[in-house]
Amino acid sequence: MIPQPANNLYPVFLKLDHLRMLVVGGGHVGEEKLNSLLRTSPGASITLVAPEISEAILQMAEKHPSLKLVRKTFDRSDLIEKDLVIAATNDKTLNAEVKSAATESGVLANIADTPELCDFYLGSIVNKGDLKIAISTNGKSPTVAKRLKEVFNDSIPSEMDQVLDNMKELRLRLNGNFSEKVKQLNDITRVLVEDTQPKKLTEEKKWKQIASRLIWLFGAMIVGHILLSSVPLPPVPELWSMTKEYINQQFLFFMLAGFLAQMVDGLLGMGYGVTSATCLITAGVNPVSVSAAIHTSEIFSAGVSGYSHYRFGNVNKKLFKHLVIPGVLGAILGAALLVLVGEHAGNWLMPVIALYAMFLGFKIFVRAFQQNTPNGKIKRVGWLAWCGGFLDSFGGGGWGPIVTSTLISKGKSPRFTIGTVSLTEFFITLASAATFFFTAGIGHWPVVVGLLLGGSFAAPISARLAGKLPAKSMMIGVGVIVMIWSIRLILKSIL
Ligand SMILES: C[C@@]1(CC(=O)O)c2cc3[nH]c(cc4nc(cc5[nH]c(cc(n2)[C@H]1CCC(=O)O)[C@@](C)(CC(=O)O)[C@@H]5CCC(=O)O)C(CC(=O)O)=C4CCC(=O)O)c(CCC(=O)O)c3CC(=O)O
Ligand SMILES: NC(=O)C1=CN([C@@H]2O[C@H](COP(=O)(O)OP(=O)(O)OC[C@H]3O[C@@H](n4cnc5c(N)ncnc54)[C@H](O)[C@@H]3O)[C@@H](O)[C@H]2O)C=CC1
Repeated sequence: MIPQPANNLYPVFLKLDHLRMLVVGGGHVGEEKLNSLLRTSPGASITLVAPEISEAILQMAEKHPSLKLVRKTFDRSDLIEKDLVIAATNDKTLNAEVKSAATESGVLANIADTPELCDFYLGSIVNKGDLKIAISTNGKSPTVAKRLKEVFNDSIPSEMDQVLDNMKELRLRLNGNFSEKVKQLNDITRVLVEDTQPKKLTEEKKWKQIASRLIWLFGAMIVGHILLSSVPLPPVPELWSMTKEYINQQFLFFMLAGFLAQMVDGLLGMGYGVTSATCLITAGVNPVSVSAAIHTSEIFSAGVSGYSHYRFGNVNKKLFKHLVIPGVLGAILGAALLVLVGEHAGNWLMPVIALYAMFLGFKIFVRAFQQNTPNGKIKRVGWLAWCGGFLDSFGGGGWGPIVTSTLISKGKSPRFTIGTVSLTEFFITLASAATFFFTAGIGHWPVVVGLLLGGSFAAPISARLAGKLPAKSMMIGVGVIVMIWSIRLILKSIL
């Protein structure tokens, strides 16, 4: 014996504009069914017969020319040239007659008051762009079907439509035979079904490892550049004494700053800039070098993390386009202004930057308690990106705490927001570093090397610890420390 499933209904998706439909009964239920049909398939060709037709249905017919209303009682001839019928009258016997007439004419029937007589049920419909999900409870509780629809509507991100568009493009572009295509499509979409937390961590670990290797490589490149640019090569002992000059207490402090910043960023997903900026300013580095060094040292890690988010489909292209141009413009302007102001630096620049660091510390602190309140669209994303980019360049950090936090707190899906903001951060960092390079040169290279070295020691450690420490208490801790530290800096520089 073949075991019977609890629910043996078989769902299909009908193209109603290819079919001819009859609705018998023009009261409340007739109206509900018409509503569902026409909302989903506005062009469906439907004939309704009933002696009394409600006002709402009359209005519907004005908007939908494909809906034909006939004021009369039902008879069998109404089924001629029909494919589907819904009986929704308040007369149970008549509804049963509609069913037997339909069966004789080979027309599929839905009898609203008698589920046992139905050839098909209508379902509750979830719709996000091209995505459609139909829900049935096997007739047990249409109300639960309706509630589940609301749950799905809330939990499916609106970016899903973008994902479908991207997949359609990709599907058309893939080469190879059918099974190869299927394999590639399955690989690309694996991220949608993966139990995100644990697997993402291992992926992240892998990318952190690559990131730290690239950071080493970049450090080596800078050292190489400095060595080569002092051609003819100085003899080795001289070179050593020159290098030794830099490996002093201050250099060790730069490394410590890089180490701490990378630990914070690896564990919280933000805060590299503000942590290293606070440390470096404490060490007496001037604000221009602080921001220039932070952005130069960040290029590679930002690139790797942005690319990995892109690869895993965490990027919302539309949001990316809205963020990147204003963000880059803001970053260039912020960097240029800092260099300009820095040259004529009054003593006031330091407390201003420290005040800004305090604000960022506060943002991280608040983030620990923030509930995400989904409230739909966010306007002025461009301005947010511009301010984020500007402040990030001017103050040494803040893109993550400002842009990611704002978008997520306004109810954007965390996965797509973090992915998209990460990818944009690479372009912001690059724009900022390039502006510093062309305006202020690379006099700050010892700071860059220190940060990179310190950061590369921290990267594997923070990757191992990520997810194991309580994120909330860490955000509170980092926020409070940054705030106390900045207040100390402000007091020190004005007293
Ligand atoms: C078998 C089925 C046949 C069919 O109609 O296709 C059927 C049958 C019956 N419905 C009844 C009552 C209600 N139906 C709704 C709502 C919906 N009913 C829908 C489908 C179905 N209803 C099919 C099974 C679907 C499944 O498998 O789950 C939905 C999903 C689709 C749609 O109709 O478009 C739509 C939700 C759309 C949405 O909003 O998403 C509400 C709630 C409300 O309106 O808020 C109530 C009142 C509360 C309650 O009773 O639960 C009664 C009792 C009448 C009486 O007591 O007199 C019967 C007859 C019986 O069960 O005997
Ligand atoms: N499946 C579902 O989702 C639901 C089904 N129901 C069932 O649906 C039935 C109808 O309920 P309502 O629409 O609220 O009733 P209603 O009284 O609002 O409307 C009845 C309609 O049937 C028409 N009618 C009566 N005799 C007719 C005939 N011989 N030929 C053509 N049309 C005729 C009337 O003119 C009227 O337009 C109820 O019996 C109820 O049990 C109720 C709620 C939900």
